[in-house]
Amino acid sequence: MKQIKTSSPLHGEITIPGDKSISHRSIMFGALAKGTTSVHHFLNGADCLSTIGCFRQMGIDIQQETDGRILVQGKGIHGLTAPSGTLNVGNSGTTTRLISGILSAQSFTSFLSGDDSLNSRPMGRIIRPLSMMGARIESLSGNDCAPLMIQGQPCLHGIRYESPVASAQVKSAILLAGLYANSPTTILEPSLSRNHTELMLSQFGAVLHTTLLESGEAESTISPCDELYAQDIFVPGDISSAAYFIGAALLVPGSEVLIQNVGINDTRAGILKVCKSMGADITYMNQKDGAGEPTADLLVRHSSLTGTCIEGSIIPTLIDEIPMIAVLAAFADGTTIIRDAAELKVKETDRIQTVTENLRAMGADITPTDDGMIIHGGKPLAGATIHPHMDHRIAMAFAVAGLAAQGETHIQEEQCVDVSYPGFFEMLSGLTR
Ligand SMILES: O=C(O)C1=C[C@@H](OP(=O)(O)O)[C@@H](O)[C@H](O)C1
Ligand SMILES: C=C(OP(=O)(O)O)C(=O)O
Repeated sequence: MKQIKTSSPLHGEITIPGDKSISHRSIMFGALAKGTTSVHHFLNGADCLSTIGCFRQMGIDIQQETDGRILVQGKGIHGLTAPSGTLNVGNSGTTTRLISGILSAQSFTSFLSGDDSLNSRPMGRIIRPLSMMGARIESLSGNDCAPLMIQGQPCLHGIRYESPVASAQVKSAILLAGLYANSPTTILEPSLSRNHTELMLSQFGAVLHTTLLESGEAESTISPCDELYAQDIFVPGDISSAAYFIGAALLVPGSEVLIQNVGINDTRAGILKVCKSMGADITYMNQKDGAGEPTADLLVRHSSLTGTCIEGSIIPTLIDEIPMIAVLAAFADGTTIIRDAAELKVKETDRIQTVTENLRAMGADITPTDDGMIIHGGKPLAGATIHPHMDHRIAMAFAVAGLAAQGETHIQEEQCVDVSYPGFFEMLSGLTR
């Protein structure tokens, strides 16, 4: 159990660990490329280590250098070998869904399974489109969840798929299977989800096009591919992890924190727009454009916040930050309404429920809805015992709430932060010394 007390002002400069989504993809695409891919600022979180473990089990040599870089000895798009046992995807939805696209086209059968949370998340969303491409995937539990058995098929065919959800994991699974298809593959999503796969696969040599339609939908097409080529990948700081430090600096009076080298890709940076609309004082400095993944240093100062409305196409660009945004909303003056975010129900926990349960424990006025929540902010919050239900984002968001609440907060199962942010509590306490 982690004890959090009302905080003195936070001051200092920090560098956030590497982006989780980009780290996963650097290992996967590196494994499928010819040659040695070098990954700088890789996230050594449990989820990304699951991805490394899976590719090692399929014969890929992946080593960490003394300078922290990860070297992936890629064997080409047909170079994976049959794993000797079940692939362990741990707690990681990204690993599961993206790797399924790749495994659908291999010359071997594979089995994959994760922890209890992972094995209860919906996989029908990838099983359906991948099966349309000719893949053979079976949910061994019979309920469209993992464990999965994937019987690789030598020849997949291209499809045009209209996804009911804006999900980068669904999109990426289809695009990765599309590398191996005999004709182009197109996915249409209701609005643009994070586009790291499109940017990085293009860098590795794949031919991909994305069009934003007038309707607000996004259409991505990949051409079949013979070869990918090893790259040097510079992983920016993860904006989803930076979110907790942005939140802490905004909420604790007198704070001023500089967060260096944060990825601010438009398809991920919704939280910055929302904070601005709530009255946050955040200055962008030192903006750079690294291979399509822009970064900036963010100077964040304590601010008085007001409620806002968050809905529509911005939702996929901040989906993982909603627990932190809900905490900000509870401290803000006025009402915050979050809509169109039913995807929260199928993350590591049902985050509508876990946010509601824990904000209520602290005394906040929150009403859960079918696709979001309504928060009447501005009531003083009191420290409480927080139950993250092993969800890293809940543990971190409520650690920040504890800094701004009166009295002590106790975060149970605090080790779950290692999924995306080993060292989180040490970095947080370092800013109040
Ligand atoms: O593609 C990715 O790296 C991710 C996509 C998102 O999930 P969905 O695609 O299911 O929305 C996000 O919640 C997850 O943390 C990482
Ligand atoms: C939902 C998340 O990750 P994943 O889907 O990869 O488990 C997350 O990190 O908040």
